[in-house]
Amino acid sequence: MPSFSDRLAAAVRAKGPLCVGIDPRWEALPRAIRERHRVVLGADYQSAAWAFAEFGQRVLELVVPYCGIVKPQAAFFELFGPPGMVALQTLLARARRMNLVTILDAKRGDIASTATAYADAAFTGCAIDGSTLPVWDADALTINPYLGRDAVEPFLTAAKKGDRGVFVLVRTSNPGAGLFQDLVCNGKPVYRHVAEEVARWNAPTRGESGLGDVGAVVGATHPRELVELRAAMPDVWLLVPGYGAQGGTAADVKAAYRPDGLGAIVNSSRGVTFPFQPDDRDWEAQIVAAAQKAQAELRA
Ligand SMILES: O=C(O)c1cc(=O)[nH]c(=O)n1[C@@H]1O[C@H](COP(=O)(O)O)[C@@H](O)[C@H]1O
Repeated sequence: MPSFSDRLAAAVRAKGPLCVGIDPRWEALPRAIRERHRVVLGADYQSAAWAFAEFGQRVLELVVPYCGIVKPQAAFFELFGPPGMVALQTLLARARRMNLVTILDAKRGDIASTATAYADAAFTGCAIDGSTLPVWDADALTINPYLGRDAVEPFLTAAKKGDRGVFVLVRTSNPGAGLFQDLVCNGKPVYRHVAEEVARWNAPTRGESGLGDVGAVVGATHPRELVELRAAMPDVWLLVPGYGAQGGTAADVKAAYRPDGLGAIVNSSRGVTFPFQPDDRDWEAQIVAAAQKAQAELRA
């Protein structure tokens, strides 16, 4: 199997840098789907989770001509407990069968011994008597580096073993990102220290495209830092969220690409998957139009 970074490069070459985030919200679902899966609370969230699975799979079918990468956000599925996790697993499996590169957005991070379990869950599954049964089987996972190098290493090891990738939070898209990330120590902001560490972790993993399997998350909402971080991590894939619903524009993310057009994938979740009102009968056409527009804008 080609390395994660080479699979990502192939996806971007084929369909451009758009990554569609799957972040389903019950109240925002098309009314027809909500009614098909009427929720009778008191037992569990089974029917609500089916609604997420149906919506998510339909979104995959609608956006696949326009993007080669999808990023389900685990939180929205966890909200429905075990049935929600089954819906997430179903969606990831479906995306894989459609040859989409999958990024599980769960922002994991813990002491090394626990991080190993998170990493195995994300990628290859638990080894029992020499064999493994994959759980999420994602191509990549988002991780939080706050606990330090030893806590990140299990993710790097597991990714290497399974030809997978990680995206490390470097400069996040939220308005309060600077509270810790901009603190200056040893002459530079914390996010620059993280970026330099990411570049080091990434260097030995570089594939044919020259890019590696250890990526960085850098928000579209901070264009100045995006320019700075592209230069600081020339061989690192950037996952750029914040385009669309959070206000980032195609012009803001331009600096994230390398001259060869690779090096960045740009996520849009609500902007592509919820451009409609729940009562709109043409919700599918609206998703197609939003995906088409995002692909064209980002490719241009
Ligand atoms: O790691 C992420 O994907 C992420 C990092 C970040 O800095 N900001 C950010 O918005 N995200 C995720 O990207 C998605 C953005 O969703 P929209 O704002 O709806 O496009 C959500 O799933 C967030 O959890």
